[in-house]
Amino acid sequence: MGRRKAGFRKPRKVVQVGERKPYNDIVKENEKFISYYKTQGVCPPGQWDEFITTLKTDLPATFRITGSKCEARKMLDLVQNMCIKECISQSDTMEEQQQSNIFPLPWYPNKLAWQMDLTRKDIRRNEAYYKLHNFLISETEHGTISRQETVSMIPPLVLDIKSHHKVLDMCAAPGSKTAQLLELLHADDEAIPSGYVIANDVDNKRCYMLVQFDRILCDVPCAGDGTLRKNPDIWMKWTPANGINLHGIQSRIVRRGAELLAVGGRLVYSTCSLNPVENEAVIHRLLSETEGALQLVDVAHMLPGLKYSPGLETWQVGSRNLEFYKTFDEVDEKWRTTIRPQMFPPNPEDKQKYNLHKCIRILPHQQNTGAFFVAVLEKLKPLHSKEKSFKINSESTENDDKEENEISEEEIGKKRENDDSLPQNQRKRRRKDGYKEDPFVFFTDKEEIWPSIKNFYKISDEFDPTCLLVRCHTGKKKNIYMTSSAIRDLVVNNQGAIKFINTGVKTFVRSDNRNMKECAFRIAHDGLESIFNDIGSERKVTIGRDDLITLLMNDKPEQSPAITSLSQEIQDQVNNLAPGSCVLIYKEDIPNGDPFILHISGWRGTSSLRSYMSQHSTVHFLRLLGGDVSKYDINKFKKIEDDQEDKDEETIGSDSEPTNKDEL
Ligand SMILES: C[S@@+](CC[C@H](N)C(=O)[O-])C[C@H]1O[C@@H](n2cnc3c(N)ncnc32)[C@H](O)[C@@H]1O
Repeated sequence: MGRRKAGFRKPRKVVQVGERKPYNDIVKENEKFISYYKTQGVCPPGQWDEFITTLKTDLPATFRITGSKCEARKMLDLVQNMCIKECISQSDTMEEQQQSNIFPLPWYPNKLAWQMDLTRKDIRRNEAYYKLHNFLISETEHGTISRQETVSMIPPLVLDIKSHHKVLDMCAAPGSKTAQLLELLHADDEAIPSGYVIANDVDNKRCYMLVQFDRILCDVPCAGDGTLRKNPDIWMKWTPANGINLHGIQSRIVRRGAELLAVGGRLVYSTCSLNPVENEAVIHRLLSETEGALQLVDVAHMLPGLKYSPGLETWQVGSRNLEFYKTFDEVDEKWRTTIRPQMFPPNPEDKQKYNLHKCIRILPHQQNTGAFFVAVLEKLKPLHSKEKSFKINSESTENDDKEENEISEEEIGKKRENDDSLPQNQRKRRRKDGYKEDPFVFFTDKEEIWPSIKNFYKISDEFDPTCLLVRCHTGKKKNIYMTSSAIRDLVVNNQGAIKFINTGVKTFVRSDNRNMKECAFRIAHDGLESIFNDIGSERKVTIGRDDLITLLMNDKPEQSPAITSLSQEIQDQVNNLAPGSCVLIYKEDIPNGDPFILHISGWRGTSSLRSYMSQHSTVHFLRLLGGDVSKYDINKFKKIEDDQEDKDEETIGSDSEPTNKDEL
């Protein structure tokens, strides 16, 4: 529910050991990388030069239009008209014009994903594209576009999500795919879907689940050499040991996912790594250890026009010194704690059993993207006969009702110590307690502030206030969030055992305005869509295009247009409306299509009317309505020049003595 915020804290800062080189100084060479991947045959020999040349170039900019509702369709028109024009017409030379192409990705439904033949740096640093840059920034802030990388859009798409699915994102932070999963769950235009997305990450340890998920995404931690175009410093750090060190954790995460998956459910495993040890080897190990409970699925029909290579069916495992082994028996004794038997490919006679060619390998030169690996699996039967309920990261609090397959953290620790698939140095427990989160306090039937809200907004009797929550037990309630009843039950029943960080969409915000005497809460724009149908017509105002543009152009409280300056139609509706928070409804008929409808949070003052949103949202709606956004379209290059001129004038015009600072 809601936009953009997938509910994560900022990832913890990674402490860099040693100095980070400026990107321009990075030498994009690594002999081990070249030798390793030539040996693995990840790219047909005839395409090798193109593959390496592409890897050394910067990644093109891409974005996805979020959602699928009428607003997304209108955004699409805007992208087609505005971005294409800005990209192409701002380029002076024919050569630039040819370069600055922008096109929808053929395999993404409804033209909602776009790629440009411009890098982010081109857009950021080139004055010709300042409008495009402003557009991308403000629409990202509003949440109508997500600047997600092309290949990263694939895993959520091939999960084939329906609105009733219970979806688990196992390695979710920072959350770009989680946001996409949420959108796919909302794709059916239902205000509140019956399914949900749980976004888990290593920092949310202690997850104890009593549900089996219909869809699971395992976008696991990986060596990330598929992101070389975005992270060129990997050129200097890459070694074959990275993949070997990650195989164990990747296998355990996907295995856990497979256990948590309902029979008939779908799991997608993905990495941004080229290494078969992190990719096909993990899938091969999972398939062989689960003995026919899972199978790889061919999803080519879901990705029409996507160019990719089939999964590898044979590979070698390379030591950190680049000694290559075809089977574990050949492995030198000194590597046997790091190179494990499970990392090797199937025997030639077993190839057909695993169908590893159904995995998807995307190479950078195939369509000018990053490299990526995706495997789609379906669960045919329980992994073992006792499969009932599982913990995501396995910690038991109640020993008494322990299932046989539920193991305590202590046992997990022991298991890790004895897990011979793990290198010796990884066979120990990890503990991350993380942050203390505010509680999730759901309203009860007797919530004291609810009657005033219900009465002010004439909320329907059908609405269940126990789906509303605040994040404190005592003190002034500030923000009220809303969840679906399924999420409420999940949180209430598991709060002692799972560490929840965020849930729900902000729907009401305290507003101690003197005009809000009857009710101390205004509607938050974020949650408006979720509660819209339950708000009574008394607090809704239908508004035409000209009036709405006037409101959006004058959205600061001190500029709020007088009600008398608006159309008679608005005056007739607003004259009888008590001051305070309200909903503005805009409707535009579209020939041969569904009408374009906007719901906007508004405020009726004593004698004025205004829209009540962030500036980015205001600019977004102005753009959608074809209003004038020039006052927001700041040319930062021009601004720097103007600022400099102002400074120069000040210096020239100043007859004062130079300060110490000037002298310095
Ligand atoms: C490739 S990133 C995920 C990117 C994310 N899916 C997205 O699209 O924004 C891998 C994530 O795995 C997390 N991780 C590492 N070990 C984990 C574990 N044992 N369980 C869950 N998550 C883990 C890391 O914290 C990291 O956020």
